Amino acid sequence: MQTITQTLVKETIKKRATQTHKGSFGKLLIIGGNAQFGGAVILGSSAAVYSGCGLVTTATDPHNFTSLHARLPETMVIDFTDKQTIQTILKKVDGVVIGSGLGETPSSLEILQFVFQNIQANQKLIIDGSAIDLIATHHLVLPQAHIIFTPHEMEWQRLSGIPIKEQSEANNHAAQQKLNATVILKKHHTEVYTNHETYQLLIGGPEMATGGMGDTLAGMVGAFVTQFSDNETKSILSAVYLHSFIADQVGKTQYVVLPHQLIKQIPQTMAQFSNQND
Ligand SMILES: NC(=O)C1=CN([C@@H]2O[C@H](COP(=O)(O)OP(=O)(O)OC[C@H]3O[C@@H](n4cnc5c(N)ncnc54)[C@H](O)[C@@H]3O)[C@@H](O)[C@H]2O)[C@@H](O)CC1
Ligand SMILES: Nc1ncnc2c1ncn2[C@@H]1O[C@H](COP(=O)(O)OP(=O)(O)O)[C@@H](O)[C@H]1O
Ligand SMILES: [Mg+2]
Repeated sequence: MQTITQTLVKETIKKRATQTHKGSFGKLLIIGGNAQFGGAVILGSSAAVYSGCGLVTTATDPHNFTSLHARLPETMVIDFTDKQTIQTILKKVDGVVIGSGLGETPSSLEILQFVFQNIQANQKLIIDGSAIDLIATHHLVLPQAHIIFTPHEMEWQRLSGIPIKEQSEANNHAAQQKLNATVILKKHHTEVYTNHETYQLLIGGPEMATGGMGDTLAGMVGAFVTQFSDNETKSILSAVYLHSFIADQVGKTQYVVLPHQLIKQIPQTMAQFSNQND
């Protein structure tokens, strides 16, 4: 198992070229947040915007429109049951994050299946939270796309069938191969399984054990793979590292790190890493 290092992050977060515009830094559609879990999609969308994604559209339950816009005017917002608009936006984006706070109702399932039917093979698809459970429960067939799963250990148990106690590197690797997707297995010392290699994160700690921390990571991963699209694995590993790196920094003086506090630190921490390239 390889360790995820700071060097990877420095290599990924390059100085921005001057002759660029918002279209140069990735377009992302984030789908999630039912009436109960609006916070999840607010955090994921905020994390994506603060990670530098050029254009973020959020598809969510209309209950969340006002709170989302009040906290994050930078995102565009649509009703997650509006299939026609989702289809139009799907044609324009580089990637989709689906599942954070999506819920597991028949309507949630319909949205997920609609995205599976319309996603294109060259697009990134980050599958988090409820979407992972929906796939496990309904035995959904995965579409052709660059798929990245972000399960915690319980979600991985449901998706892979491997009980938490038996989630060894060999067992996880075999399940990842079957899925033919990247798997970010979230836990203390998160592991990342790609088609070629397994990586382990050695930073991060229990100051991160609070609701919304994984929703935040999903948004960061979405922003990184669409913005730094030349090396997908490095982008994924860098987002995973940065997330816990910031938590550890903030956690030096705080007992618990709130996801929205972590998100606020993303732009300046990214600048620190990109300046180290000089
Ligand atoms: N503010 C919000 O709107 C929030 C919405 N959330 C959404 O709520 C939905 C359900 O997700 P949950 O994860 O809460 O529910 P789950 O039922 O999938 O999993 C949570 C339970 O799994 C167990 N578990 C075992 N190992 C674990 C590990 N390594 N990490 C985390 N849990 C582990 C714990 O007992 C934990 O209570 C998702 O769609 C999620 O995105 C959550 O992210 C919480 C915050
Ligand atoms: N004790 C811990 N040590 C290190 N990282 C942790 C710890 N507890 C939680 N985390 C991290 O916090 C995030 C939690 O994700 P998740 O359980 O999906 O949260 P949520 O769904 O509530 O947003 C993961 O990135 C996980 O690795
Ligand atoms: Mg989660």
